[in-house]
Amino acid sequence: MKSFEVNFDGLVGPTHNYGGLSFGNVASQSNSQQASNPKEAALQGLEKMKALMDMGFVQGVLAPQERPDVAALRSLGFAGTDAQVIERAAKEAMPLLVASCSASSMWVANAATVSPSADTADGRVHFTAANLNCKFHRSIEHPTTSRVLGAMFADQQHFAHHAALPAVAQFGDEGAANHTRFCREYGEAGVEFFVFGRSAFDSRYPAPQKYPARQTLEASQAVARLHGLSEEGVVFAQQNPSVIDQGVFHNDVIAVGNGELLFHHQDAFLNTEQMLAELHGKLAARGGNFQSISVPRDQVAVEDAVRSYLFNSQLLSRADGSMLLIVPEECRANPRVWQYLQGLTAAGGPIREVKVFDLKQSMQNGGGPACLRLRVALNETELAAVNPGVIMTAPLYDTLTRWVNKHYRDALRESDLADPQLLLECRTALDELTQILKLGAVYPFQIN
Ligand SMILES: NCCC[C@H](NC(=O)CCC(=O)O)C(=O)O
Repeated sequence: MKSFEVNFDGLVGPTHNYGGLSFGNVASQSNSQQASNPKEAALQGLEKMKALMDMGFVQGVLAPQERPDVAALRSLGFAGTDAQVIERAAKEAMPLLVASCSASSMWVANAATVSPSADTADGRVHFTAANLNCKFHRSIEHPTTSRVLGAMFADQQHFAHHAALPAVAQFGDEGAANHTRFCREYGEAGVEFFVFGRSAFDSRYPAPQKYPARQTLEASQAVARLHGLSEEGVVFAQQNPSVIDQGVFHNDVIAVGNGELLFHHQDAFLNTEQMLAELHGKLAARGGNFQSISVPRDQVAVEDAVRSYLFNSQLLSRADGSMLLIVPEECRANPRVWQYLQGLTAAGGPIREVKVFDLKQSMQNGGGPACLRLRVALNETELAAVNPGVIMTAPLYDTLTRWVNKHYRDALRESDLADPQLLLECRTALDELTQILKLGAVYPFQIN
């Protein structure tokens, strides 16, 4: 049976803004308070989706969330009508209003961890929504994420959904940004690779000193258990704490994997040799030939990787077996990174081509091509069971482009977030979107 890696990209929501909300994420911190352009952000994302579809990849779309999250503000004690809640939060606690307005659900690599059916004990595709509890503005995503994923992958014969892990730092879980999967073919059993930043219960593991490690070993282990993965099919590895302290807040800022290949920075992990040997051995037992490309620090420094998002790229398998790397424009702007990429594609290795996309609106908040997509490996039967409304087609691209142009603003500053009109605009747009994507009622304003 044929199998595919389907990329579901997060559609940028109407409140996309630069809130400076993510301590440890250099771009988010340094672009704080700049004016954003939500319309441009959404159109940049749609263009990437369309381009991948045009190249022959199966592409999906994941809906944004209702923002401002009035229910979150109510849970913090702001009362009255929706407009009063927003007005009071703006007056008394602006940082909380900003957090409740974040369009951060666009970075769907953090929406969930997904295990394909070939890896799981019950032969279903498993999803665990990420609790994202390191940051308040992201911790409020998972209830709606679960409803949206449920509406996209509704068939219980093929899809199993798990609620987010307990909402405490010890089980901090950031989803697929710290997870990748190696395999020979997408439909065959593979090796799932979980990367954590610290251990919550075992003090023998080192931890970063300056910035938070968002993913714990114990969270990764819990997800592997929930999904029914076998010991032979998983590898756990620790991220190098010193790169977290240099701004690598998720592993997908310093490494990307696909098929049998891991593309990573020399300094990405701890105990790299041992980890690569384990990946090699476990994939060999599944009939695969694990390979890795390590980018040396004397060619690309960690700082260059963080600035350019070289590793926050999409590594895609083409029909002829070669791979394509989708990188953000910032890679071309960095002479060392661009030179490295020229050498990489000329070397005759697995990565043959690099394609560049302008994703500046998202990049300025620390989200590159890889952050914007959730990978779901599916066989033909499972793909047929996905809600067809969320699979990208030329007409859907046109409809979504028109929808963005109709509903989105082209400038948003912090002061605009206090405008109760923004909430109405957002709800009107999302109500229409659930009809376009045939999701049913998934947002709090549609349910309550
Ligand atoms: N995978 C990329 C995630 C980027 C995301 N940025 C943010 O939330 C920044 C939002 C702001 O600062 O407005 C994060 O750090 O989790």
